[in-house]
Amino acid sequence: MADESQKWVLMVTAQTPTNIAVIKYWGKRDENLILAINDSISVTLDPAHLCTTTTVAVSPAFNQDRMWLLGKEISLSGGRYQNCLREIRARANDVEDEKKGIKITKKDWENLRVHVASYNNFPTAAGLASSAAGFACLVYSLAKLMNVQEDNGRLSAIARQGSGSACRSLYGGFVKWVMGKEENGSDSIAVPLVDERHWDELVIIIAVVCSRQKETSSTSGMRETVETSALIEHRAKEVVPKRIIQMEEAIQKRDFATFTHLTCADSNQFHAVCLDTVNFLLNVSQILMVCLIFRIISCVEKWNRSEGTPQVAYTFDAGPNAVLIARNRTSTSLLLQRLLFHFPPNSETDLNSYVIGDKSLMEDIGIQDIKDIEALPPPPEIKGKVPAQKYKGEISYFICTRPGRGPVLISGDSQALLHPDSGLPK
Ligand SMILES: Nc1ncnc2c1ncn2[C@@H]1O[C@H](COP(=O)(O)OP(=O)(O)OP(=O)(O)O)[C@@H](O)[C@H]1O
Ligand SMILES: C[C@@](O)(CCOP(=O)(O)OP(=O)(O)O)CC(=O)O
Repeated sequence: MADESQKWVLMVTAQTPTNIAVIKYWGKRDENLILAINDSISVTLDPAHLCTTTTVAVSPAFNQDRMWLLGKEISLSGGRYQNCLREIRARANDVEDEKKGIKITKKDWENLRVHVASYNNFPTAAGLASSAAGFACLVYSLAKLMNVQEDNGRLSAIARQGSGSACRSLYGGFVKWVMGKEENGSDSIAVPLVDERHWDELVIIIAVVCSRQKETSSTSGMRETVETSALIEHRAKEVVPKRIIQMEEAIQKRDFATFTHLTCADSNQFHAVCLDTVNFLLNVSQILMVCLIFRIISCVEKWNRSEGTPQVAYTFDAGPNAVLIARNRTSTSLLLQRLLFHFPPNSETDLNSYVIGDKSLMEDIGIQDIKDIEALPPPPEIKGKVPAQKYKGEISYFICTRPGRGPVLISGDSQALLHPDSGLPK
């Protein structure tokens, strides 16, 4: 290793997307290794709109592993962080940076400590899979820093030990998490199905209902489901295996009707097993959220039915945020008009922050200010049954996005979150 008195800092920055499951993971067969009771399939979201950026640094000057999340120091002592750090360190290799005169041998890594800084460009712990992008980015960036020579599939098995859904964020496009059979989890990995260019007509709109932190974590929610629900076994053993085969075929063939049917059915069944969970008590604010979920579902289902062929699929995770996947740009325009008609912003809301992400969709429908939203006609499928009341201000904002690519390295130090001289947050 280079002379410790030099106090050099070596850094890597990476960006990793989040993902949303269309066939859900819900339930573990091993809590520590994070092994699922069924396979799952997700779509990776465009990191331009939802991603984690993580910088990892190593220096002989660091005396402990430290991490800052969104600028605030957090503890790395939790089992999930420790498992990821241990597994990556065990695979570290020699690293040489000739320009900086740094040479780290495989053995040195045992004694070197790391600093980690991470930032999510979307709300954390609010049901938008921050743990997925976060742990995938942690593992990916550490693997690059430590010159780990394993492919993303092997890295996914490490990210999985941080958060199950994180393993699917190691690839772009549509991704399957194979639950695996081995007790040590070695075959429980993510497998890319198709990349993000395969079905590039799809457009995704996320209705963010509440960006506050959730009340029940997915981790404890699914534990209670496995312990108390009689339905979950039927779902994992009978329903999901068939759906996985059908979903893979629908994705390969870009068969939107089958894709929609499976995605909506699986989201609904996920809600059904939650309702079948003892202790799944709803407080008043959660009941209001459930009502909102049903309003969104009803708006989508009425439209799909009136068109004869599905135009949009819906899916929800462990919170009220709706993820709506539209078949193409034309149906996205029609969807956005419907969403804005039913869920207009409060009059004081700035339209620029009400629809974020790919704003060109707003240009497509000619909406420039709130008056244009107020002037939207009722969608034809509700003619004669126009609701007396619109749900003004019930959605915080919409994110317009699309299927996206997997993790990437960011070159240069300008986007790094740690200072190149001190290795402390910028
Ligand atoms: N950028 C990040 N780097 C490392 N860990 C992160 C990062 N962002 C979030 N996490 C971890 O994930 C936890 C949040 O996970 P949680 O499952 O509660 O929420 P979520 O992933 O946003 O929602 P859901 O899983 O329901 O979609 C945080 O408390 C933190 O431990
Ligand atoms: C509903 C889900 O989003 C559940 C995600 O659960 P997590 O991956 O957050 O849970 P842990 O493995 O305990 O960290 C469905 C899914 O993403 O497949």
